[in-house]
Amino acid sequence: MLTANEIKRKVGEQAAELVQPGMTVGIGTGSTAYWLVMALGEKVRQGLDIRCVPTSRETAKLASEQQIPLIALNDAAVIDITIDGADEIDPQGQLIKGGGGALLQEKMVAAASRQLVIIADHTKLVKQLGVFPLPVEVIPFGWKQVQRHIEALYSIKSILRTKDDQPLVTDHGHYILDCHFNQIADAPALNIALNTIPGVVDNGLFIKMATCTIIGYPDGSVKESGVD
Ligand SMILES: O=C[C@H](O)[C@H](O)[C@H](O)COP(=O)(O)O
Repeated sequence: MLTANEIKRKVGEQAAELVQPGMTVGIGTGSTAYWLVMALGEKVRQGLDIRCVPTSRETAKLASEQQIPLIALNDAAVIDITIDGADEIDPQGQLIKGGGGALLQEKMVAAASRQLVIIADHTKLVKQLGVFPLPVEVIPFGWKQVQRHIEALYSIKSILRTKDDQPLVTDHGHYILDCHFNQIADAPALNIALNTIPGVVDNGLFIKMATCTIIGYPDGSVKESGVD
């Protein structure tokens, strides 16, 4: 039986095989995407000609250490493929992302990509989204007002994400409210509704964005599926 980390490594390495010479590649954030970056680094050092758009400062640092050429999203006319992890994946390929706080940049990079390949271990598969607290990125000004608004609208609790007893500040200077929906019946509607609340920058729902999932299992098997 493979450990969780071995499964992540396996799917990361399998996804790296999708990357062809000349491609512009969006590279995800998190413990699964870590293995993708390591595998791409190995290929680059062996001569693979690609350029990558990182989805966070953390990934930019890791990729630079691996000598992977990076470009800014502004300088990428089109991104051929983005490969990223997820916190929850439902049967329609809808996602919750942002457990690592990178949702905004990840969503922007994904939106600019021809394909979004999601790599994950089987524990991320769910029947319905919502047990994983949905990250909602908000501007720091008046964040408590936004929190009250969301909590009243949906009768839920949310928690300001912290680090070292201080509000966690994202790469783009925002805060994150982790919203405990438990069950999200209509993810597309919630995605739109949350983003219309003044002060909300974006949320971790990725709707109709994933084009393929690569899921690893403890027995070493990997299932690659297209998303309709
Ligand atoms: O903000 C972080 C990202 O959305 C990650 O891709 C997500 O949290 C999954 O991370 P991991 O592969 O570490 O479970």
